[in-house]
Amino acid sequence: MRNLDLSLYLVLDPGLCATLGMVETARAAVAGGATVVQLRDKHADTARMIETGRALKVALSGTGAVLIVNDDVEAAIAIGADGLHIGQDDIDAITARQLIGPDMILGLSAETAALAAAIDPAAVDYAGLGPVFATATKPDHKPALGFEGLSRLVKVCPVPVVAIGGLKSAHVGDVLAAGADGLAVVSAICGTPDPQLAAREIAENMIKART
Ligand SMILES: Cc1ncc(COP(=O)(O)OP(=O)(O)O)c(N)n1
Ligand SMILES: Cc1nc(C(=O)O)sc1CCOP(=O)(O)O
Ligand SMILES: [Mg+2]
Repeated sequence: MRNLDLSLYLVLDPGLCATLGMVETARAAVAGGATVVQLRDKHADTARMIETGRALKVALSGTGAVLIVNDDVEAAIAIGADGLHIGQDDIDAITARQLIGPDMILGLSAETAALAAAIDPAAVDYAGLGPVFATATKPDHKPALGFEGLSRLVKVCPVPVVAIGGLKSAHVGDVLAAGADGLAVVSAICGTPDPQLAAREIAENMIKART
């Protein structure tokens, strides 16, 4: 697996990206400093995921940003995406790893310390831990962890971590202080009039917080 920079992980949402569209939103966010882009469209079938994913792959080509596909293994493989993200209610991590092969990135969500500790680093490359805060973007989210809860999960998690759920630019310092490697956001970028500017503000806060 290539070096994975989880610093600023954009999760796309077709509704929140309606003005620019997912591809242009991703392009702008990467220009502003997003290091990972996840295609997440909970209502798309595999054919639509593949169509959007292929357009995203072209848009991100040469930028250094990594393309991850949420949930849909078949689409991730057909797109030739860099990786797949699954949750606890999706296909299990060992089966996912067998299907995607050794080279694709595999991310797994965990919402409790027990689930974070149980992650198998032989199959999984990074964890999405959350939600840090309640969020309207994922109405079926689990109870919010807060930064203390996030820190507890990070401590037992055997793989690099991206924190998710209700995170904004102002939270970068707290996310890093909790031990996460980066933050994943939807509405903090997709739901703004200028995704490039929104991404740049988060990326600059990340640089400041690390120095
Ligand atoms: C980076 C990241 N972390 C967590 C999730 C949530 O995955 P999951 O629990 O499978 O929920 P859905 O996103 O599929 O609704 C994620 N997508 N990305
Ligand atoms: C996709 C997703 N997964 C979550 C989890 O807790 O696993 S929270 C979430 C949505 C995050 O959206 P926003 O940045 O707009 O709050
Ligand atoms: Mg899922």
